[in-house]
Amino acid sequence: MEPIRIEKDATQPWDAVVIGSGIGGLVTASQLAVKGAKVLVLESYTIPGGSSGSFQREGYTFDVGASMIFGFGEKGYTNLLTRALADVGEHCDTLPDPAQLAYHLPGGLELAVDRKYEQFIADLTARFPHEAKGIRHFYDICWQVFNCLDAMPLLSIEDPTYLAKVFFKSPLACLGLARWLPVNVGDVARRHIKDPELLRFIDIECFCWSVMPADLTPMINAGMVFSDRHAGGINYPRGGVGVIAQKLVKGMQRHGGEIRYKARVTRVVLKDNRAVGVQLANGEIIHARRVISNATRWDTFSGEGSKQALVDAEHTPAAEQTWRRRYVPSPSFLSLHLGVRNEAIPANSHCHHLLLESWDEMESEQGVAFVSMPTLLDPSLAPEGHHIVHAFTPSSMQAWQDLSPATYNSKKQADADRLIRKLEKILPGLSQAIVHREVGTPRSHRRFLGRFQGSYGPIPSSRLPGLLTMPFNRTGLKGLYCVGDSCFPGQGLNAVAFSGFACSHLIGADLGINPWALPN
Ligand SMILES: NC(=O)c1ccc[n+]([C@@H]2O[C@H](COP(=O)([O-])OP(=O)(O)OC[C@H]3O[C@@H](n4cnc5c(N)ncnc54)[C@H](O)[C@@H]3O)[C@@H](O)[C@H]2O)c1
Ligand SMILES: CC(C)=CCC/C(C)=C/C=C/C(C)=C/C=C/C(C)=C/C=C/C=C(C)/C=C/C=C(C)/C=C/C=C(\C)CCC=C(C)C
Repeated sequence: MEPIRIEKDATQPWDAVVIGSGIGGLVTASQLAVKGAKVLVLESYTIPGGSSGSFQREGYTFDVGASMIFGFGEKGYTNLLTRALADVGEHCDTLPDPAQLAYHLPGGLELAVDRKYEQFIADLTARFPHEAKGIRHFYDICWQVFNCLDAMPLLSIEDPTYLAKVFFKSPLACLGLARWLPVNVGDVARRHIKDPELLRFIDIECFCWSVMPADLTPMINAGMVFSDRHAGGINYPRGGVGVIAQKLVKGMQRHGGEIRYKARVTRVVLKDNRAVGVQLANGEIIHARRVISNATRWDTFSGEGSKQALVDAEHTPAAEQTWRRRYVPSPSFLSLHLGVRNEAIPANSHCHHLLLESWDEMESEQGVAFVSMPTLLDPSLAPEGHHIVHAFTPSSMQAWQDLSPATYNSKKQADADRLIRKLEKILPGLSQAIVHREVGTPRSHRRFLGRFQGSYGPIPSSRLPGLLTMPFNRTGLKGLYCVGDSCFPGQGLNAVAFSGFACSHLIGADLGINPWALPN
């Protein structure tokens, strides 16, 4: 894409300032830079990527959070990470994961989701032969949704010009998506599947990425996840997940964009009810024509529980209170970053595992345990003879608040020990093989990621119509946009990458710098 240069106003040197360098913020910034906008990213931490960053310790490269990566395919339009990198002249070398995830579920339900769709269907059908038709119907419907998404350039559906063009280009795909927008997975699953255990399996299939059961999980997102794992597949970036953010930063800088670390924004500067810049913790004021917040909506706007929001209560749009009634923060995580001797990892292990001991514990505090061992794909992430075990389990801020330092520390170690004992079900001898151990709590996630209550992301407070009520990027304040997982379509790297494409397209339309033609 040829950059289109915009005229600069000397009093407003930046066309856009982006608060936060999560994948949502970086995709917005890099896409705007490619369009020719002068962009500045302000990141409060010392590295880019937010929950998709990586950090180094004693020869290990640990992923902060994200570990199972969608959107790295080579074909179609849903490979948004591949596309975001390519647009700024970058590429991530990726390692294909032969299975998305190995489930270890109650009642001896053991299943690894094979990269090959037909193999996955055969494996699930072998366990539930009486549901052969239902299984096929349900997952085939997910493909229909995915095929609609994959058939058209994914940009901002807030821009009527884009909607008209994309409808003209792919009318059936648009109508297909419009049909699935208000639908949740549970309704579709129950239409085709009757076996209660299989319906619980569909619940955990949703929970492992949406942290919600099927009834509360939007069908569009399920179409994306349940099909992309077989279409583009799950692919791990060589060198760690943080490489994605590092390369987006590099590509953005090559297109004239800039990033500043240790630059915490404390306030969006307003003039006549319009965002005109930001103020940093050191008091510095930076002016920009457009301000984009990659902080969560709870951290961006004032409301109950938001102590230091970027926009004060007086200027917070009423729509944000409606959003807070509809969506609540999901729990945060207790996370373990372990360096272990090789002998603890059985030969031919899968990279990602999920353990659940009782169905009743699916939504409980520290109920589901997730494990990721990226050194099985990329051994260079650990010293020779060692592996990484990155484990996490949902845990809410309430369980960690108001504790004395001593109680907090002993709870942290006791809960970590309990999680390690749970993992020994699939990794016997794990506790004896640990040589490096770091424990993160919801308080650590709040502190290092700047996320409200350390939350993984927003979840519906009640049953909502699919994605219909999820806000887009424009906010009720002129000049201020949101991007990231508290925007349509929600959590997930590929989802926040979409949010970044949409946000940069919308701002591009507002600034008049978008190319006329849709991308190929
Ligand atoms: N695939 C996986 O395994 C997995 C696991 C965990 C998280 N994730 C995904 O990662 C996604 C999060 O992406 P995101 O784009 O929403 O952002 P993010 O929360 O990852 O990053 C936001 C960034 O903004 C910075 N920030 C916040 N407030 C700031 C301020 N006031 N001033 C300066 N900087 C500030 C933070 O330091 C952080 O770097 C989630 O959707 C989640 O699903 C995926
Ligand atoms: C015109 C007319 C008529 C109409 C219109 C309509 C339309 C056009 C519409 C549109 C729509 C759209 C575009 C949409 C989009 C969507 C999307 C992109 C989506 C996406 C999604 C994604 C996702 C959800 C993802 C996710 C993921 C995740 C979250 C992951 C996670 C994971 C984890 C946590 C891991 C764990 C585990 C272990 C380790 C084991």
